[in-house]
Amino acid sequence: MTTQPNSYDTDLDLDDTGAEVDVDLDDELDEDDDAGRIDGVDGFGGGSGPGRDERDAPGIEGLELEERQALRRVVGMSTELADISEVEYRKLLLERVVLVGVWTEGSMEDAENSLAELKLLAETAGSEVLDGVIQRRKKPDPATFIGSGKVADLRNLVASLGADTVIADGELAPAQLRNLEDKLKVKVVDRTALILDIFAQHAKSKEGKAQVELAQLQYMKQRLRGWGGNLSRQAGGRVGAAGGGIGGRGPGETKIETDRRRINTKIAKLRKELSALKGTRTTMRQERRRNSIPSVAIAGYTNAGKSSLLNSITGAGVLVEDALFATLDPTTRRTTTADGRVYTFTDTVGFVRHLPHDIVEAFRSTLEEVADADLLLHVVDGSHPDPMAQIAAVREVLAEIGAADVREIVVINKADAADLMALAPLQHRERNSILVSARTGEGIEELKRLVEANLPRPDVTVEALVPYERGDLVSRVHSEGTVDQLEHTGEGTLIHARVHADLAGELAPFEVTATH
Ligand SMILES: Nc1nc2c(ncn2[C@@H]2O[C@H](COP(=O)(O)OP(=O)(O)OP(=O)(O)O)[C@@H](O)[C@H]2O)c(=O)[nH]1
Repeated sequence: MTTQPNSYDTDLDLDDTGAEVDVDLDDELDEDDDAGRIDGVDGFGGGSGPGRDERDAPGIEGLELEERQALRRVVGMSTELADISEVEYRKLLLERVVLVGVWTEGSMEDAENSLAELKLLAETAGSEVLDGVIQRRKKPDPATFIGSGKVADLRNLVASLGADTVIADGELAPAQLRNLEDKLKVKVVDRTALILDIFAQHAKSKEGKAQVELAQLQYMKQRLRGWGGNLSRQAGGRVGAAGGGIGGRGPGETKIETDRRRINTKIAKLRKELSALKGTRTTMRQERRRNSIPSVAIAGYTNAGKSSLLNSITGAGVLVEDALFATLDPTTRRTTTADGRVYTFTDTVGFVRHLPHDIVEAFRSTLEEVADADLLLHVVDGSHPDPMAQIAAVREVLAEIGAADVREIVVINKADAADLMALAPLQHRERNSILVSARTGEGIEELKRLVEANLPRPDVTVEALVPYERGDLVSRVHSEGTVDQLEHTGEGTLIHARVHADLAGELAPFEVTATH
């Protein structure tokens, strides 16, 4: 499947009781390796990473975890000092991860898809995924996410593979994170932290960066106790135990309070910064409204092809990457309808299942572009195994940001790579949908026509005789309204058109007749 080059088919082995399930990614990963791909080294999924030969070069591969960590610290200071090659240095920076998920509901395919997506996310963040484990449970274990027996298995797996990080497919409570780290003896990261990490790598604008930082701080704040405990334990004393006993304030806790205060101050500062930036954005939107320039927002699941679609519709050079969340900062492009009316297209941040609330909150001002749009192009990857689940995930976020009522066209993209038969139910369910391929251009012209037909129409009919020195007004009628008739007379341009109310006001002095 071309749209998910990094995905794999997981074989789930049900054990005798049918209660626990392991997903062994080893075979598939070996195949991937043969293709010569180390994502995150030379571009995500571009196939441009070093091949097997380079990977097999003697060096850091054979090192024990502690040695790798020690070396990483040294190379942190200087590559020359550690006397290793550039390739090895980069490899060293790749985190070697094992994924762990809990399958509580839905079908086995859902669980597989979710872990496959986590693998893509991890690779986007620059990690090397070594293996993945899913456990079938009624609900995640409150203490350790997966059951205690599974934790022991995972510990062995992590040790045998020389992994240095475990990524959990879910949001871990601080205690779960701490307990897992204690037992697994490696860093544990949850899905939310992973997404935040990708966002941090991709944010470019001032606003994007501030939004990510805000989300990260909020995430950290909630987990301060857990991490503080960990840190103080490493420093030799358990919070509230060795320090001051029950109810006592250990040194760790004091530090937590200081950290919390610092984080709160930083959060307040970022909020202020963001609201100033939001002011600029609102002014721009108001300006657009004043000129009644219709806006189309492109939203959709990450990697669905939003940027590619923007490029193929408007011919703009927007970054297209086979990576999740390549677009974090909205890009707006102006374009014109066949009859010359100007309208804008805005590409927005990609959506993903269980998009953490902190992120939605932090990105609210960006996402409001969608809520404020006249039309929404909801892009879906038609070649994905479960496009309906992607649509549902996107709509959940749209509802949260108050964009549920925006007129929507579902754009089923990647028609060139999709199984068209499998898409029939989706097309049937989504009546206002269109099948396109941003890659081949198939359906793009039809999509443009559909967009134009769905744009708000200027609603005031005017007939005006505009003197030649007011050519600016005639140009505006062309770009903001629709011209029905135009005639050059001895006294000026006689124009019969439909325009928005503001422009009608400016044309009023020259009006011949006007009908509302
Ligand atoms: N086969 C096929 N691939 C496509 C098509 N459109 C986009 N892609 C590929 O899908 C990947 C993602 O495309 P983008 O346009 O970056 O997707 P996006 O939705 O903007 O992604 P994010 O910004 O990461 O959320 C790239 O590898 C594109 O080349 C298409 O019509 N057919």
